[in-house]
Amino acid sequence: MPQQHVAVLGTGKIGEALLSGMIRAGWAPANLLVTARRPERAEELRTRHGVTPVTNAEAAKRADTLIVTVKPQDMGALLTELAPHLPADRLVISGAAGIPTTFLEERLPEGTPVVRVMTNTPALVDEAMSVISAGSHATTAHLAHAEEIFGAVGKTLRVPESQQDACTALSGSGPAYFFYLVEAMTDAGILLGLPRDKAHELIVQSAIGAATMLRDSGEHPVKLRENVTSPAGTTINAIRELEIHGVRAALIAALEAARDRSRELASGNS
Ligand SMILES: NC(=O)C1=CN([C@@H]2O[C@H](COP(=O)(O)OP(=O)(O)OC[C@H]3O[C@@H](n4cnc5c(N)ncnc54)[C@H](OP(=O)(O)O)[C@@H]3O)[C@@H](O)[C@H]2O)C=CC1
Ligand SMILES: O=C(O)[C@@H]1CCC=N1
Repeated sequence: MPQQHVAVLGTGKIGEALLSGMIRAGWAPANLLVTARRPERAEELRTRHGVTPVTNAEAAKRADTLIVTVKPQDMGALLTELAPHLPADRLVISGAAGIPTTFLEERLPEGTPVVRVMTNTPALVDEAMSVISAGSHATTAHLAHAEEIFGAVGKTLRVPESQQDACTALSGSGPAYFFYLVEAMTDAGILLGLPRDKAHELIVQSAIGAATMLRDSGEHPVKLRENVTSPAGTTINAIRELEIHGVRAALIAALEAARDRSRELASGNS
């Protein structure tokens, strides 16, 4: 296991999910630095994970790799704070939605290698989907290092940076759509007279079963759905309602809106 110093800057939900996954995967907490805006948050991270809280400037000086997980709107201010302290050979990985690698490259020392990653919250259970793109000074070795880090919390995929906003809409935000669906289907269970806890259990196990089949069966989703849909049966009645209510079109429009918002974040719109 590499024993380089890695710093997570702006350790909130995603930063902590990544940090905890790296520790589960064998990274020594002694080699992990974190930064937080609030001192009580920094102490919480030290107590919970045994990592070392430092200032952003210290992280820039001490870490070989810096992973920046602040909100897109906080990125500019953080980079301004980092830049005077950062040696140009340090790898900077951005986990922020919408922010292009050029945004970081323009604000960091000339030649700084930057990698952009869009992960998702299933990092908490080592089932993340992280998509990875190189900035103009990042080499394949830098990409491989980012894959090693994010591989600790799930699957990784290299994509051209031009696809990052679309990936953010699909997998970055993706878990939220499934949670929303489960919430709505549980409400349907209530309408049909089931207790909430039973409805929840039925839907969650069905989701796990369906997700496992999608991943492991090698079958196309259409075939899997057809196998559930008996002639003159129950499922086709539900599918007809989904089509009447435009659920497919709603999903396409929803993901397009998420992609557009990711693009807007690049221009600093709050
Ligand atoms: N949540 C998600 O599902 C996903 C989020 N992302 C991306 O990850 C990033 C973080 O999101 P998320 O974890 O949800 O957000 P959080 O708000 O939970 O985490 C961001 C953290 O950064 C801290 N922070 C802000 N500015 C500074 C600074 N200058 N120095 C040190 N710490 C700072 C914030 O402090 P404070 O607590 O004081 O505000 C906060 O704790 C975003 O860019 C988002 O686009 C990517 C994929 C999925
Ligand atoms: O909603 C957001 O902006 C972040 C990025 C992807 C998931 N959550």
